[in-house]
Amino acid sequence: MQVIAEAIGHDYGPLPVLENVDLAVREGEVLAIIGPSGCGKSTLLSILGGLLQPSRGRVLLKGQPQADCLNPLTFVFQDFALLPWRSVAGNVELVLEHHRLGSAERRRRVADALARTGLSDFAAALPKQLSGGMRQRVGIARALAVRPAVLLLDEPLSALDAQTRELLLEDFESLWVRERTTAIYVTHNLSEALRLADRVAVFSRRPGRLKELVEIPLPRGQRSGAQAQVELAALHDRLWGLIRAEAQSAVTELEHG
Ligand SMILES: Nc1ncnc2c1ncn2[C@@H]1O[C@H](COP(=O)(O)OP(=O)(O)OP(=O)(O)O)[C@@H](O)[C@H]1O
Repeated sequence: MQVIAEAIGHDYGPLPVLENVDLAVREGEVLAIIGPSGCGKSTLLSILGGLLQPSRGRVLLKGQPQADCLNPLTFVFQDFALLPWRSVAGNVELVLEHHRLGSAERRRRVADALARTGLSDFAAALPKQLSGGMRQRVGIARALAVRPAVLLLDEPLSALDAQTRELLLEDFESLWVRERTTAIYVTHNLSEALRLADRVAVFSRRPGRLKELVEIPLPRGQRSGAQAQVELAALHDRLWGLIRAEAQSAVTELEHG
């Protein structure tokens, strides 16, 4: 399924947050959204995912989700949002409970989502028995259980320490090498974007405008060799060049209220 933003603008009361955003997320791609703090990335994600009505413009969905999809646009949040009294499997099952599924189909989906996120051995564990990284994996398993057409991720790794973040980055990478799930991935982190995305949408500071869409021409999963690293370093410099001035102005603005 394609998600197409047409001339999106948004204000929170008197505060203009997004201006004239045209963006088409292609079927099967991972699109990263980066930009300075407060430029409206999360707001845009909420609009694309249908949680928030934009002040201006519209979002079009093109194409049909696959037949087994229960929730076409599915969010993964950074704070995991797990129920502490439910097991890992119970937390994944939660999102299936209000759908009309037979119990065998429900169990099959839970088992499949746990297998896809490497959690099969932890099905009976409670969230408090898991590390932060494992908890976030449960959040991802829960999103996958509904077989979404588009995954929307808002800084999914930002609450994690550096090593856990690296492990989960590997998880995302291998998931998206195996499966062509369309995903929109908001991040502050250029390296995450360069590792995971097919394209990177760079936003200006608030009110956020789409400044540039940068293709990453290297296949995911083949970005660690020496030659790839050289290309990625050049792309990193280019992206950083695009957001540096914006980030600096945003910080100055914050410092001076
Ligand atoms: N519900 C709201 N009501 C009023 N203002 C809001 C609301 N949500 C966000 N804002 C403001 O809108 C601006 C954009 O917020 P948003 O969270 O979309 O930006 P962001 O780019 O995701 O920020 P960050 O990178 O810091 O997470 C910010 O100035 C924020 O304070």
